[in-house]
Amino acid sequence: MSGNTFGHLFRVTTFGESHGPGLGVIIDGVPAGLRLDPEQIQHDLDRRRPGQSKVSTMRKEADEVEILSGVMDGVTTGTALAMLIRNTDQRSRDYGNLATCFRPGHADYGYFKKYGIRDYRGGGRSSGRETAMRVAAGSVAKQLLAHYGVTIQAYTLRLGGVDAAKVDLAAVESNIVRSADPDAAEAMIAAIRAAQAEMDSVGGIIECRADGVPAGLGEPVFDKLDALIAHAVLSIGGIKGIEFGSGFAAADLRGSVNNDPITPDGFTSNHAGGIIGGISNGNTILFRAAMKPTSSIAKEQKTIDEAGSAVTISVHGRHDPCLVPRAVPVVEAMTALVLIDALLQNRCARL
Ligand SMILES: Cc1cc2nc3c(=O)[nH]c(=O)nc-3n(C[C@H](O)[C@H](O)[C@H](O)COP(=O)(O)O)c2cc1C
Ligand SMILES: C=C(O[C@@H]1CC(C(=O)O)=C[C@@H](OP(=O)(O)O)[C@H]1O)C(=O)O
Repeated sequence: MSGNTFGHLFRVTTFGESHGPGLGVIIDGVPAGLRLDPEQIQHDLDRRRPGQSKVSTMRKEADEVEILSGVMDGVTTGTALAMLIRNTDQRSRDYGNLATCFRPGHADYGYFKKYGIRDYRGGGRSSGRETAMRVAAGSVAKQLLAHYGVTIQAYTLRLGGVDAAKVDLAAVESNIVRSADPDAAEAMIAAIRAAQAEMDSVGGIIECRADGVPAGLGEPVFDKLDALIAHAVLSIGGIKGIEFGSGFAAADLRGSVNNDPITPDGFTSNHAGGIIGGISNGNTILFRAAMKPTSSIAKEQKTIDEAGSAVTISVHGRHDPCLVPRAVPVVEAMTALVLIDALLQNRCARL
């Protein structure tokens, strides 16, 4: 299997399966001299970990991070930074009835066709658990970005058909669905409960903003900044779409409306979402990502087994009835990985 590495100068390689002994990450390219706060890494992992609320999977993992290398006396040394989390609450018996048939909507069928073998216990590497080490690496990236004045925050904009009517950044972490609008949180939770009662699941939309990003990040041809963010965010299991600034709505706007006027005091609007021509323009980078409803549902579904025979399955076990709240820190992490890589690359863009 290839594709376990992401980034160029800030290069992240992850490994590990959901029901194996643990998960790890090695980051190449962390500049020496950063005072790294391990509590910040743990805080981000806690925001993503399973079992964190009454609307998340009931699997209980502490996701305690061990930093194995790359740090001395709390400061990065410039050597490979390695981190590890051990799995403690695998329950592989949940997957006994799925060993030879494919869960609709999950990665089983594609894995089997590609490799001829698959880790049916929790989906192995296709599990959402794989995203834990992205968050650990993203947290290191965020600490570096803070050094350059860049901050990133994601939040739930829509869940189960319920919209956040406002964006209150300070309130996001105070409600369990990470709604940008705390007043909409109860209706979102009710939408999750209603789907669960019917052995079903719901999806939603995550919005992410990066503030303080200097103008000039991103390469103008294949490595456009928006293309790299799209790559990063679409690589998160369950994310199905992404749009920047006015996004798909731009298709119905006139140029005179969609263009962001430039004045001596800066841009007067942000339809571009902070990126034009693949290069950041100094405006807030703003994008939205669509998350599908969780594929693992107890409702009966039609599928086939490895021999090709028709089977009806019901997926039991401990699943998130909605992936959105726990994916919020993952979206932040993937955005941080792209921005720090672009920022480091930009330091050699001209004399
Ligand atoms: C944080 C997180 C948790 C997830 N938890 C589950 C889960 O409990 N059950 C499930 O079926 N999929 C879960 N997923 C989604 C699967 O990883 C994803 O559906 C699978 O890879 C196939 O979807 P894809 O085609 O979008 O990659 C989770 C994803 C994330 C990011
Ligand atoms: C464990 C995590 O999420 C898991 C993602 C997942 C899936 O099918 O993607 C299935 C469930 O795990 P399992 O059934 O293997 O116990 C989730 O709990 C995690 O995010 O840390």
